[in-house]
Amino acid sequence: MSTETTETFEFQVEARQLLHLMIHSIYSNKDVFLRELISNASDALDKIRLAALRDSSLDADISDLHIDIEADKSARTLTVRDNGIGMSRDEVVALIGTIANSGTAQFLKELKEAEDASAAEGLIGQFGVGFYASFMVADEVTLVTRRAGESQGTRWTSTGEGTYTVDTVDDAPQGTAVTLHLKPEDTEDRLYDYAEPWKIREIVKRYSDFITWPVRMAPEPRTDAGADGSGGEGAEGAENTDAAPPAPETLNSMKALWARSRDEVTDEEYHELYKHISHDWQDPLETIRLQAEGTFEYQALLFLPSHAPHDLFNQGYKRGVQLYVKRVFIMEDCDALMPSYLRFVKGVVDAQDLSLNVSREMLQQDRQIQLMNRRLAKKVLATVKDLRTKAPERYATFWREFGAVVKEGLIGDYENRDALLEVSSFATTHDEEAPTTLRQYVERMPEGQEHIFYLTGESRQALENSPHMETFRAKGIEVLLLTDPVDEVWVDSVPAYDGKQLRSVAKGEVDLGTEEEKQEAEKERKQHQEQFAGLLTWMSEHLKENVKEVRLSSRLTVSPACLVSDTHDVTPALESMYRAMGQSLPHTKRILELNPSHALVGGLNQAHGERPGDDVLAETAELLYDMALLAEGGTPNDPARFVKLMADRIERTL
Ligand SMILES: Nc1ncnc2c1ncn2[C@@H]1O[C@H](COP(=O)(O)OP(=O)(O)OP(=O)(O)O)[C@@H](O)[C@H]1O
Repeated sequence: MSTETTETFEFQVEARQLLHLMIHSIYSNKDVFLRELISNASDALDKIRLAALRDSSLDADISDLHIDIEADKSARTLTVRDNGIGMSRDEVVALIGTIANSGTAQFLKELKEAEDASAAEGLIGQFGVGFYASFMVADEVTLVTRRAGESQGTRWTSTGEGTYTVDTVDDAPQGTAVTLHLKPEDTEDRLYDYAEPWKIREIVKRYSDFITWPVRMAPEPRTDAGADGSGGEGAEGAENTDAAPPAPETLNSMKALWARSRDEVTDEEYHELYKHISHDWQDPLETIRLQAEGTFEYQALLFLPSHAPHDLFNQGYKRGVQLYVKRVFIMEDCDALMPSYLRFVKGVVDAQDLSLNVSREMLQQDRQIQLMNRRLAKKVLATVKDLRTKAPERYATFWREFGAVVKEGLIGDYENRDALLEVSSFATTHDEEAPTTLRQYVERMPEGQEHIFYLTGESRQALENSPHMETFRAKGIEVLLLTDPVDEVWVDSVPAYDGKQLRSVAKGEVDLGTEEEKQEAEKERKQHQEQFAGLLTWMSEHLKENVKEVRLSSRLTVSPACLVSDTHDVTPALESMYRAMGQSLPHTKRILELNPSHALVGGLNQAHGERPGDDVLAETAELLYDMALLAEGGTPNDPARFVKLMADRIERTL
């Protein structure tokens, strides 16, 4: 029965590309293949313990969960065996033959574009390649697995080149065994002899010491091979008698890092735990520890990654840290423990007083969990604040990678608003390169400036050239340039910082300068108002489909016209964001502002005084409106008509 069921499959395209990379090994540190296998085995053990706990009818043996490493020097094989959850035949095909991670396709594209080896290595370091890392050190890999509760097992074999075979096996033990047929040693290429016990010990100690399951090494086979190593009872260090087989050696200390005191653990150990739980191949930016004592006791070990994952803004992004209860792994991505705006934080939370049977739904309701969530969020924000003062470069990396997510917190988390504002930074007209904090902005504010000014939009360049900026530029007043989509939203929910209101330069009236200057400007405005009254009334009427008012501007120095919103109105960008999300908002009309010092506006005013009923002037009024739209990156309502009118005007200049 077993052999007829052999099937040959082709690897999915991305999987094939990734394997090709592994075989031609562009990643120089090949030792990590073992970390990946142990990491998968450890996850499989976590899963079976939990499954057995939740379902007492599951036919699974959880009495002696462990990971065994068996090296055979003469056969040049290395086997990593676990007695965990295992995989069904379908799971083997789905999980091992394809790559589910959506970031991987993107990664492969970038990798192709990366010319030199160091750029490629930098990239590959950002992506976990998991099980496939085995092909860096093996020319053939065989995986035998049986899912707990099922009777038949599955064997998967491949050389990593194009295809793999799958067949059914009758006598597989519960769990998974991965056997690598090792490539010849090539130390120059950092390909070591992975059948050497000392090398295995070294790798396990370095990368997998904290794994909470015993990682054991079977004693080296004597001349009479055939030791299978699965019968041990976990009692290690027993004396050997002639009859008893030598006990396996446990290679890792199994100590939960979060339960150990800070000075007992090296940074490297923390980083390896981070890599295990995050599947990231790069070190984290920062490690955060928290021990809560008292009525609700827990320990947390959190990490800020050094780069944002590709899918951070996707709907289905899995957020949250791992939850343990008294050292027992309970769940991955426990979203109840982290606010959504800190969804990139990875780590472990180990609580003493929760039931092992807690469900996600129960956690969402639990008051203690809510308190924990708030405490963890505060701790993360305090850490970022510290980074900003003590390690500005790392803070800059953090903000570049995660700032757009953290700012989401400004929308809903009132309790942490001040802390969030303290850790945020923004692009500014003050400095092309370095972003500013609000504190620094306020410190630079000249006498007489009362507000913090900002402008939202798509890119720095578009904002810098926007007509709304003209008078601010002319007067040398600093403006924050906000280009993340979330900026459109939070600015409306944060009224002020340090007693200074946040004001969009594209909204409301602008009144800048000292008292004297303001009085002067007011005088001038009154004069202009009289001069232009007829034009403004007429244009307001003529353009009433499009704008709610036409008025004179105090923010323009160069452009003839611009569009502004009322202080509390929804901006066009926000309006289109809501539309994209399927919410219909009534269209908010804006205000057309004219620059009374511009020749075009002056000319139109004069012409209107002389020939009020002239259709050509009506067209010019429309053109002014369309130009204001174009200047802020918008599109005229009727582009063809706009071009026709423009062409007509240009023609007359020839
Ligand atoms: N020893 C194992 N026992 C049970 N399932 C396993 C085992 N090894 C791998 N798997 C399954 O195969 C999947 C793919 O493993 P692989 O190592 O390629 O990726 P991963 O661990 O999910 O992520 P990463 O690529 O970031 O390491 C795992 O998610 C798991 O479901």
